[in-house]
Amino acid sequence: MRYAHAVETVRKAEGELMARLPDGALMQRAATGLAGVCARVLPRVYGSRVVLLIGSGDNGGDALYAGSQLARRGAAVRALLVGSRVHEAGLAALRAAGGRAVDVPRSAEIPAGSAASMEVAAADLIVDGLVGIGGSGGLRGPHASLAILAGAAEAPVVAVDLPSGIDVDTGAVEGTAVRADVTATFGTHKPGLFVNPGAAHAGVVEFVDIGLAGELPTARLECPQAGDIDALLPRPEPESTKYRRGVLGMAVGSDRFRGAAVLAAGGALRGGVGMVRYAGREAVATEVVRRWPEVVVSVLDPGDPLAGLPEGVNAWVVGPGRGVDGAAAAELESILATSAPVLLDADAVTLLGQRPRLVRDRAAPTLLTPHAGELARLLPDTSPREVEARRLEHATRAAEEYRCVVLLKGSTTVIAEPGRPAAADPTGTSLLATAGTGDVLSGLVGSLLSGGLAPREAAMCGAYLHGLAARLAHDGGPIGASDLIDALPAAIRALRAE
Ligand SMILES: NC(=O)C1=CN([C@@H]2O[C@H](COP(=O)(O)OP(=O)(O)OC[C@H]3O[C@@H](n4cnc5c(N)ncnc54)[C@H](OP(=O)(O)O)[C@@H]3O)[C@@H](O)[C@H]2O)[C@@H](O)CC1
Ligand SMILES: [K+]
Repeated sequence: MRYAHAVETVRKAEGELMARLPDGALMQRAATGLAGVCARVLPRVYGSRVVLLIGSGDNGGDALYAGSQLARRGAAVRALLVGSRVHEAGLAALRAAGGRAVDVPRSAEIPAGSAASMEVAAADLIVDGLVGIGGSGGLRGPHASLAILAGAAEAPVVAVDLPSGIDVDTGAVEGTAVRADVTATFGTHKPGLFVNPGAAHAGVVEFVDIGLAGELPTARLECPQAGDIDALLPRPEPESTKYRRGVLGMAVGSDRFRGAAVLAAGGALRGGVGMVRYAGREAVATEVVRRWPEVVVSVLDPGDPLAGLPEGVNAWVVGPGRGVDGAAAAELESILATSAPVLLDADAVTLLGQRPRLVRDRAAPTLLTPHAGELARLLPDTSPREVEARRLEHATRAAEEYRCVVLLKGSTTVIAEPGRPAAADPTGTSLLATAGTGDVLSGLVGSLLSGGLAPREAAMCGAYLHGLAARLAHDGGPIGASDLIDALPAAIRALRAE
C-alpha cells in the first residue's frame, strides 16, 4: 500500500522530527535521495548537463543541494533562479561544488533565445524545484514560463517532492503545472500524486525515505498495489460451494437497455461470483441467458414486479440501464429494505438524489458507484466539472452526506468511506472511457460484495481489476466493454503471478 498525507500533517510531522535532528539534516536526506533519483534517470552523471529550476522556498533548497552532489560527480549544473528569494545555503553549496546560477528576469514571459530558455532546451535533465508543499494555485509569472519551457524540452523532468503547480492535497491543476517524468517525493506520498489531473503530471513516483514514518498518523489517502489487492481478493476454498462463494442478485437492464444487463452479469461471472440471480423483464432475461447460460433468472411480472425479486442473495447490484420511473424507484426501495449489501449504480444513483434517506438511514452496507455527472446530482449546487476537477473532495463529501461508501468513477477512480482513509485506484486508463465499462464494473464489484468483502475493499479490488483488464485487453487498438469481461480472468491471474 502506498500512503499519502495532507500538507498540514506533513508539516507537523516534519516539525516534530526536525526538533530532534541537527539543523538541515532532513533537507540533506531529501537532497541525497533526490540526487540518487536524478542519477538513475541520467544515462551517466559525468559530463551531463543538469538544469535546476529554483523557486523561493525549501523545495528549491532541496534541488540546489542535490545539484551540488551531481556537480561533484562531474555534471555541469546550472541553476535558474526565479523566486523572490533563494535558499542561500543551498546556493552556496552548489557554487562550492562548481555549479553556476543564473538569475531569471521576473517578467511573466521568458523570451525564446534568452539564456534561460537556451539552457532548458540544451539540458540532459531538468530538475523542478520551483515550488513544493508551500505552493498554492497554478504557477505564476516566470515560474509558469519555465514549466512550459521544460515541457517543450527533450530532456526528462524530475520533480522535487511534487510537480510544481499541482494542488498537493487534491490533485487539482488550476493553471500551469510542471509535467514530470519522475517525481521524487519525500517522507510520505502526497494525495495530489495519486489523483488526476495531478497524478498525470507526476509521472513515475519515487519515494524517498527521510525517516518521517514514525511521526505520521493514519493516511488521508491510500493507493493499493498489486499485493494489497491480491491479499484482499476472496479465494475459493476446498469446501466452497456456489452459495458460499456468493449469490448476487442483479436488478439491472430494461427492455430499452438490455446490453447493460448482459455486461453487468458478465462482470459478475468473471469476477468470481458463486451464482448470479438476474431479475428483470422477460426479453432482457432471455438475452442474459442467451449470453450467460449459467445465470439463474427471475422473470418479473410487469403487474407485480416486486413479488418476483429473488430472496436469499448475499448482495445486490441495482441500477445500470434500469430506468428512473416509479417502478424502478419502488424496486430500489424494496431492495434497500433488505439487510443485504447493495451496490447502487447509474439510474439507481439518480433515483437516490431525490430520496437520500433511503441510503442515509440504512444500516446494511451500501456502495454507490457514480461517475462525475451522477455524483453531481447527489450534491446540491455542484457541477460535473467541479467534481472532475476535485474528485477526492467530492467523493468524500458524498460519502459523508449519504453515510455510505462512494466509488467515484473517472480519470482516477477514488473511493471514500466516512471515518476511513480514501483510496485512489492506480490502474485507471482512458481505455475505460467507453460505453458499458461502468456496467461491467458494477457486476464485478457486486460479485466481490457477494463474496464477503466490505464495500470499500470490494470497490478497491473491483476498480483495480477493471483497469488492469483494460490494459491487458489493449493490443494497440480500441477496446469495448465486452473485451474487458474477457480479460478479467487474465487480470486476476496476472495479480496472483506478481
Ligand atoms: N519542512 C521540511 O522539513 C522539509 C521540507 N522539504 C522541502 O521543502 C518544501 C517546502 O518548502 P517551503 O515550505 O519553503 O515551500 P516551497 O513550496 O518550496 O515554496 C513556497 C514559495 O513558493 C512561492 N509560490 C507559492 N505558490 C506559487 C505559485 N503558484 N507560483 C509561483 N510561486 C509560488 C512562494 O514564494 P514567493 O512568491 O513569496 O517568493 C512561496 O513562499 C517541500 O516540498 C520539500 O521539497 C524537504 O527538504 C524535507 C524537509
Ligand atoms: K517541485
